[in-house]
Amino acid sequence: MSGPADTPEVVIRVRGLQNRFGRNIVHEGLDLDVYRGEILGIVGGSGTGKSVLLRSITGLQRPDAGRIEVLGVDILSGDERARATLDERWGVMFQDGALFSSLTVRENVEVPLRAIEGLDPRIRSQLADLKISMVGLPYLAGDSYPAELSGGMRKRAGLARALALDPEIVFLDEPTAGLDPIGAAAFDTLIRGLSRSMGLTVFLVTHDLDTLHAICDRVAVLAERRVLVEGGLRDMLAVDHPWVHEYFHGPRARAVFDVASPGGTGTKE
Ligand SMILES: Nc1ncnc2c1ncn2[C@@H]1O[C@H](COP(=O)(O)OP(=O)(O)OP(=O)(O)O)[C@@H](O)[C@H]1O
Repeated sequence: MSGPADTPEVVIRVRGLQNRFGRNIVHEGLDLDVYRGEILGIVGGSGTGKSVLLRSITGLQRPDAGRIEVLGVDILSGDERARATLDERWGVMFQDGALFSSLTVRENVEVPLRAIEGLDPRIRSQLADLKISMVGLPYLAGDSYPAELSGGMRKRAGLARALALDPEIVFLDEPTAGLDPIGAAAFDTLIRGLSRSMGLTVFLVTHDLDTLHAICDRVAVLAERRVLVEGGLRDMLAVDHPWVHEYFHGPRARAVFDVASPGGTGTKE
């Protein structure tokens, strides 16, 4: 349920997160809110813990301390039944698609659907085909094995699998990495279209400035072991921190955000 008008619903709430590997403290006192229906871009230098944050929220990495609530479920409470209900409410797409190489694309997309008890195998297969067409793959791609697809098609197949159960939240780890600019732009358009049409919340780890500009509603910057700053792109331009300034004002950023030109808005439309 949404809160009162103008109060966006928080679907992911992270408080006081701590993650360490031996002496390497990755997160310390990290707080983050993600709102329903938004596309949130997670950025930060290499090794700042973007993937560890994604893994912590999705239960793949047990943090050392902190509290994580997803869709109202306290995922660190130890209540496995409550946590398992989330498997149908979120989908995760890893960088390389993480598809099973011995299964066809259709069979890969069917994997999460197997959790639905009593589902007729023919319906399951049709549902998988629906997701495959939803992500813009040709119908026949369902019969292909991952190795027979291009990198961009594999990513789409990974997204189809993440969307198999009509999740409320989808986690994407660098979805456009390794794609050519045209393929990356098409993937951005796909994610934005799906988010808007399905009301999907998107948690998106990226280094891609084009993606941030084209589709993200908000950005959270990881630095100094926490979310240093979060907000719209315009807010990022005003942040006085060396990494944030370099990232959002560097030559690549200027090319994307047009901040150098007098008419530049620095924000997406
Ligand atoms: N399983 C692990 N064991 C030990 N150290 C780990 C483990 N997973 C991550 N780390 C460390 O945690 C830190 C953060 O890693 P993470 O992969 O989250 O960074 P990232 O921000 O996603 O980086 P990149 O942008 O390069 O992908 C790194 O120093 C990494 O070496």
